[in-house]
Amino acid sequence: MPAKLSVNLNAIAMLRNRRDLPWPSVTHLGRIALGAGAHGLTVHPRPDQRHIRFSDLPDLRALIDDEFPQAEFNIEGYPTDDFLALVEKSQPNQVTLVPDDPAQATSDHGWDFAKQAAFLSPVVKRLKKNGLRVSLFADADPDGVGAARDTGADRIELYTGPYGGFHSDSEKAAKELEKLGKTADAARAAGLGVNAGHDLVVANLPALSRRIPDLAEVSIGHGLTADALEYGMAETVRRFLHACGW
Ligand SMILES: CC(=O)[C@@H](O)[C@H](O)COP(=O)(O)O
Ligand SMILES: NCC(=O)COP(=O)(O)O
Repeated sequence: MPAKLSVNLNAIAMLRNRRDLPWPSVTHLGRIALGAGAHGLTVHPRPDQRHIRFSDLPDLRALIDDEFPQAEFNIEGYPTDDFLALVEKSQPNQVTLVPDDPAQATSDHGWDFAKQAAFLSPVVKRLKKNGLRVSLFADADPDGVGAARDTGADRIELYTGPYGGFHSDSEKAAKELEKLGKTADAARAAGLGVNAGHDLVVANLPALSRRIPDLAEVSIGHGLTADALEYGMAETVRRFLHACGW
């Protein structure tokens, strides 16, 4: 089975937050994504709420419950007490723990599992006790997988930023892909499921899926939102021209 697609709504939220207006609506764009066949929605609420606001979560929860009960809700973030309380209230299907500093512009590395296992293990236990699947953001490093498994997590999410970053250098991208593939091989052998995300786009997904055929889920925001703008621009301009009277 191909990887499930979870649409990350952070970029939509960032655009919405430029104005004190309700558009673009994070919930409605989530509805369009799920209506088009996406398997789930991802949000990454950060402590300063510069993208997703905490108040978006009940609306997204209701969207899934009322209109798309089969869809997967994935919440990503650093496990502060506030984040854990938010997650427990929102009851997503999956929580992806990410080692982000609040000042970070975007996620740019996975956990150091050997060093951070003692911190992660009780958090994973708490979330799993609440019935949530737990995934841990991971660099392309097969040596970290054993310690990731020992935390009790269900999956890792491969950080694909370096792979996506080499979009114009196919040799470097191929090397990154092999590192991701070896990490996925180690995860599979350890009994962990494998997700992937960050800077994935239409052009780099097929090779990733070929190298990791059992990839469970990809979460995609930035590149997917960029394409939505590009492929939606012409129709939108036609609508505005019509509204102008042309
Ligand atoms: C963990 C991860 O790679 C994504 O959640 C990424 O951080 C997207 O978040 P932003 O869109 O807020 O950068
Ligand atoms: N977990 C990765 C994610 O949700 C989206 O990352 P990006 O596509 O916005 O880089």
